[in-house]
Amino acid sequence: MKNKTLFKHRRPRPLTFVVMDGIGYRANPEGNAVSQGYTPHLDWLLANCHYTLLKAHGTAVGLPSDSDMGNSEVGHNAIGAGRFFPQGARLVNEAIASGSIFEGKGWRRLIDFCRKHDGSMHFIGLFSDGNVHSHLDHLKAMLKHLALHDKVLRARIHILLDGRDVGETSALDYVIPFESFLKEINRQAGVDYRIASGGGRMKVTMDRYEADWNIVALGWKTHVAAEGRTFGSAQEAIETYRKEKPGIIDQDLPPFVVADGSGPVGPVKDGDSVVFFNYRGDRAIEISRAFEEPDFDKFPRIPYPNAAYAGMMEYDTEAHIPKNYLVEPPVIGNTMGEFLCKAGMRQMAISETQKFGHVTYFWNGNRSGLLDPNLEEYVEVPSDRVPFEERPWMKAAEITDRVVEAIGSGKFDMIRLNYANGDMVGHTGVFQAARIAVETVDLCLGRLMKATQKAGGIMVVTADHGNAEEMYELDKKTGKPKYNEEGKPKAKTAHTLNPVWFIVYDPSGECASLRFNPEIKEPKLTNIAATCFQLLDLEPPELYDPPLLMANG
Ligand SMILES: O=C(O)[C@@H](CO)OP(=O)(O)O
Ligand SMILES: [Mn+2]
Ligand SMILES: [Mn+2]
Repeated sequence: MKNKTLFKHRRPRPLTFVVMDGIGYRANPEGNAVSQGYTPHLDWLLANCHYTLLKAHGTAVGLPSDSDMGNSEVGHNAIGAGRFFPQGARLVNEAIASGSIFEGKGWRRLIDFCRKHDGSMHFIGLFSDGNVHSHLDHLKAMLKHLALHDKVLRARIHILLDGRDVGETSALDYVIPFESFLKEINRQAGVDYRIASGGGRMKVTMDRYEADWNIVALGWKTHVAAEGRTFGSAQEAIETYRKEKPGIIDQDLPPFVVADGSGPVGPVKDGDSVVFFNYRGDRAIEISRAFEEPDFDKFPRIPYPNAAYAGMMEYDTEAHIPKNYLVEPPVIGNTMGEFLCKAGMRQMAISETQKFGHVTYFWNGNRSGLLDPNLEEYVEVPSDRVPFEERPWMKAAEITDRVVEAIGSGKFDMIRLNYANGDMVGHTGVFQAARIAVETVDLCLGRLMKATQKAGGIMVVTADHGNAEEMYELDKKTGKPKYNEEGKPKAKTAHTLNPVWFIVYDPSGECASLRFNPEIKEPKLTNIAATCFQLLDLEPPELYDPPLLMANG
């Protein structure tokens, strides 16, 4: 495993690997919280170190097309596994196109169960075409099949409003056409399919990494018990909430229950079947556990109907969550973590709750838990439970405290960390807060640089995808911001298509004799893993995409 080409002698450790989540590169300063931030450390790194730009979206990371923005799942999977895998979005598309999803035992079991008990079929999931966690087309394809082929008479849909991967107030752009779609299906197939409940994705059901189980408990109350504020339709709920709280964005809309003259239209009852139609796992695991675990104790499930449940995919391939699912997940093996453990490398992974699973679960190919407890330490700093625009510094300083200590301890060969700020605050759409988020990360980079210098190690600074560098919706033709009715730039809460930096900081100066391999014409996130092996003085695994660096001359 010795890499003879890069360094003349063994480098002091550690390699500190920084993911600035959601901090991409974009030249245009307009609505750019990165270029408009005061970032002396980042500026210094860019002026004095080797760096390149990496592609972090679309087909380069295994998404269906180049119009798909990057996201944390594919980003960390790609970084951690050194090559790309067709991701959930693509695998579900293919399973629907070939029809295999409807022949699989996951789907058949749900149909048989609700048919046998004369129950309804429920669909819960993120209701948009954002293609990060889910896609509306998948839901529609399943409903069509259910009505026309399986001839299940009743379906109830529980919609989690997005506004995070799509326009911040775009919910009705999806709800209104979807109601027409349902009407048409009901007419055509003589079925009774309706929207039954919903709410903003940050308020109900889609919590992750156990940051706040109350969110899932509220989802249970809303979708399963059908308890909460009732409205005649989803549209009425959305319009009412917007009127009551001007400026509210979709991801934060409160829960709602749809009711008619005889009460709520769609509680989950004994004999019903339920699909959670998100394919991405982080925000799907908790609700799956609530449906499936017999001795679940995170909140009281009242009621706990005897329902058949399936997730769109197996979300955790190690813990096997959920037990029943519709589409086989990508099998992401031979990850960097596995190889580094085999090479005896001592590793630390750290982030705050909101991104903890990104540097552990996603990094390790959607497997939770340590790979080797003798070599690894995973540290989670508990996140604040507040709207992040109110505390854009989040837990960056606390993470940095731990990493500075770890760098100086001599206990680790590689330390990987994720700063959540650029992304989590970027998603709020609040420009000023996003700028503070970026400045916070920069301040922390300065501390890591000092610690790295003292230890004689190397630091890599990169990101999984962009977000904070593009905080306004842009007109596709002119590239100028779009404006809302008040004449203010329209906030953009989603990730971006922009590239990310890959910076190598080596205070010893030895890396100055290296250069980026010019033969790699389009460097991307998947080239990172092999490059880390180079920087650790190890031979990169052959199956990985090639490393970025080479010796000069
Ligand atoms: O918050 C999330 O779930 C996604 C956006 O849908 O962001 P990220 O991929 O950065 O985790
Ligand atoms: Mn991310
Ligand atoms: Mn994000």
